[in-house]
Amino acid sequence: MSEELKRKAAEAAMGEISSGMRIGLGTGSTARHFVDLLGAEVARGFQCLCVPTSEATAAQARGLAIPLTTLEEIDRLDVTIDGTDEIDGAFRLIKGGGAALLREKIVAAASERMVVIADDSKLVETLGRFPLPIEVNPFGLAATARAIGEAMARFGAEGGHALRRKPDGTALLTDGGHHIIDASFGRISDAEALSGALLEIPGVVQHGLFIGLCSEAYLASVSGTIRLSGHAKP
Ligand SMILES: O=C(CO)[C@H](O)[C@H](O)COP(=O)(O)O
Repeated sequence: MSEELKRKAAEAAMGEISSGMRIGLGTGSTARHFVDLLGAEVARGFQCLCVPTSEATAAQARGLAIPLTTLEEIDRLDVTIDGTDEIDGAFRLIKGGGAALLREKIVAAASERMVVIADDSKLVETLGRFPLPIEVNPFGLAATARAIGEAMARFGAEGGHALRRKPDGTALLTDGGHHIIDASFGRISDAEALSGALLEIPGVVQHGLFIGLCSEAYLASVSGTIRLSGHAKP
């Protein structure tokens, strides 16, 4: 059922794109449906130039003959379509469950609009039930982890933090060669302040709070897909 809902959200978001657009391609199981649908359109002659947010999405897009470029070759995109781990009523997101948050944020920030696609279980009243992914440089990992723990205590985190590992037990490496620390807050009462505090820690490369980036969302449920719109990009 869940895959069906992800597909429905991706189908609805196809209405956001038109031929000739430059499109950011998200990462994850929901974004994967969108890339599949886009590939089918490209096979029918749809013109686009896309920037993928991960090596996994790049490989999928290449397999579907979707034309790819980079942010070295073009500096702006018309729209990015991506999944999310959580979205709140102010269009703030937690992303990075698929470890692609850094490229996802760079691509979203280079886009005129970021459109989220998800099943409606991702809509939350308060962010934080999903552990916040924090991308960190491997150098000085223990010191960075300690500083993250201290910031979590200041922000009233209900849980701890853990280095994300692969199934074989080794530390996961992102496409950028960094690690991910998953921080269990329970609830994040001041996402803006937390964002600033985390970015002040030298070993933190980026975190999965997306604030002021998402402008629309398609949320699919058994009773249909709704389009939420509201946040105007600053
Ligand atoms: O942020 C992400 C990857 O870094 C994904 O968009 C997020 O984890 C949602 O994934 P899924 O669509 O598989 O639930």
